[in-house]
Amino acid sequence: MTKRGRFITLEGGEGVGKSTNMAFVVASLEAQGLDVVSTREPGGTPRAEAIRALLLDPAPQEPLHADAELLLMFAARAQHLAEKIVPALERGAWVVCDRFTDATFAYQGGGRGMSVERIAQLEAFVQKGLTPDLTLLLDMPLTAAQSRLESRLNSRNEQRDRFEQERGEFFQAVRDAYLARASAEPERFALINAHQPLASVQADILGTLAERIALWR
Ligand SMILES: Nc1ncnc2c1ncn2[C@@H]1O[C@H](COP(=O)(O)OP(=O)(O)O)[C@@H](O)[C@H]1O
Ligand SMILES: Cc1cn([C@H]2C[C@H](O)[C@@H](COP(=O)(O)OP(=O)(O)O)O2)c(=O)[nH]c1=O
Repeated sequence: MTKRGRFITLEGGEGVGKSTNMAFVVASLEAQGLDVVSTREPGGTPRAEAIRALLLDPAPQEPLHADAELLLMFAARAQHLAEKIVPALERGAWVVCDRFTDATFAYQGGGRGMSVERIAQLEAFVQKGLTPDLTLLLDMPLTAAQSRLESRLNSRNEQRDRFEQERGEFFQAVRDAYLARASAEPERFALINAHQPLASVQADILGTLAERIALWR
């Protein structure tokens, strides 16, 4: 592929403010006159969203095998890349994606304890070298993020999905895996302290975007 646009991902555990800040990142790039495609994983196209529904459904009558979970994440990603992300980047659009493969390393690798080598093999097979240009990792302590998540679930009267039903140790492992990836790849990741008032989080995000985009010019 000839990649002409830029690929930005947002990552972080549950309740850190990813959805809130996705909208902010998209709006700030659009305000600079850029053609922006906003999307999410798992999902982003009709077929990939159908796979998302399978992944998030708590369906207690049949557990989802960890291998099936991992393969479904990459199946959704293959579809999303082929139908949406790659065409957008080729046309010169900027793609902003709510979660991508770092989430697989964090949740399936860290949370579920699956082999990181196996995940890396699938990453190479599905992505063929395509990786984000910038990953904003929203990070905050677990207890504070959990209470944000609870207030969101209560205010919208939502049920917990299959991942949101996991225990504290799972989310601690997810957070640790994200932080380890961020320190291993500081040139791609920007670590954002999400445990601040929203205006401060967004000021940090704006500063990071300005800094990184200047390096790409
Ligand atoms: N910096 C912040 N300070 C306080 N509350 C926040 C902040 N960012 C987001 N929230 C609130 O926390 C809840 C979870 O945020 P959300 O963006 O839905 O998180 P996520 O998508 O990461 O689960 C929402 O009710 C949101 O309004
Ligand atoms: C992309 C991706 C998401 N997930 C999980 C994380 C989330 O719990 C869930 C759905 O993502 P998302 O809708 O971003 O969750 P939330 O907004 O509630 O934080 O899928 C993985 O386990 N692996 C992956 O590769």
